[in-house]
Amino acid sequence: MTESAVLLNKHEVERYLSYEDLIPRLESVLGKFSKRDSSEIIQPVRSVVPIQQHNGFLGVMPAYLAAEGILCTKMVTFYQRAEGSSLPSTQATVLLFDPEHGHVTAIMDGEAITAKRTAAVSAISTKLFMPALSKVLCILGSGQQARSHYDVFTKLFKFKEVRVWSRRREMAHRFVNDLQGPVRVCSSVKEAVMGADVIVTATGASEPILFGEWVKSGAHVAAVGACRPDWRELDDVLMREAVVYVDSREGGTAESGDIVLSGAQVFAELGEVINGSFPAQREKTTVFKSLGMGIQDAVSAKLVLEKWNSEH
Ligand SMILES: NC(=O)c1ccc[n+]([C@@H]2O[C@H](COP(=O)([O-])OP(=O)(O)OC[C@H]3O[C@@H](n4cnc5c(N)ncnc54)[C@H](O)[C@@H]3O)[C@@H](O)[C@H]2O)c1
Ligand SMILES: O=C(O)[C@@H]1CCCCN1
Repeated sequence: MTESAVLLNKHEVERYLSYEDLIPRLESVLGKFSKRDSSEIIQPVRSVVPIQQHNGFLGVMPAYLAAEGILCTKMVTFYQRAEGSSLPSTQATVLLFDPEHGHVTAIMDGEAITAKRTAAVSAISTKLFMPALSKVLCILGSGQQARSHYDVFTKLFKFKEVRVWSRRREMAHRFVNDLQGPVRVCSSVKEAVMGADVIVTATGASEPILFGEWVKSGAHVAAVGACRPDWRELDDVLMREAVVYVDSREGGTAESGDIVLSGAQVFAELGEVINGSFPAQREKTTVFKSLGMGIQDAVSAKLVLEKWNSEH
């Protein structure tokens, strides 16, 4: 049945997926997910196949949203690239199915979806947990996620200063040269994060790069990288002292080295805060540990297909 499926490339997906449309849908689906009603949403923790020989992984991320009539799976590969590699470290394809009959209705690029939905979910966490009167945003990393986070964070929030650190300084400069607004390139993580109100970690690191002793009390950290149980971006001090939120408790405890290896307790899911069953402890130092979820891809892909349908 794939001959009737709509095929959408990265450029088209980017064009159809706006943060204005995406954020409310993500908030709604995260809230529903946290109610754990299996007649509404089925989304297992992703299956991950290690490709040890090539420092890579293949993840398969299915999701079914009964009320919305969305059946979806993303297939995503992520690789630890050598420094200086021009290949994207995360590549993905999303399939949408007709839940009633089982055939594929759309096949679309998943890189743009992954970049935008991850940044949009971090923006939701930041809206909930960042300190009042936040002035300084710091982004660690200068890749795809750093860019999508920069885009949505500067669109939604009014920071007075934006800082970026990347392990290769020239990559940080290349990143900044591509942007409209002013951004300060920092030469160390410490310099970048000291005094920052909101910190995004979006790196391929597998050892801690962000240390609790540098993080201002009350800051919010949106931690996007380190998606394997033996990888870290954040140190034990930060993980143990902060109030830790996750996108999914199952994902966090299965896949996050920052959680598993530090022994940190997960306080709540974003959806539980959205539903009002757990508080947003905005006055404390907070970490949102993001792993990524199939439901996020599913609502994003549905949105893209709806937009495409409205034009064809
Ligand atoms: N949470 C989610 O839903 C989600 C979604 C997509 C990607 N990710 C993860 O986010 C991270 C960034 O993804 P991306 O697509 O932007 O990748 P990218 O390759 O485009 O960028 C990676 C950045 O990390 C830096 N980096 C790589 N290794 C490093 C190290 N050892 N120490 C410090 N910096 C290092 C690179 O220089 C680059 O700036 C990856 O870990 C990826 O797996 C998470
Ligand atoms: O949710 C995702 O799409 C990503 C893919 C790369 C690894 C981490 N999670």
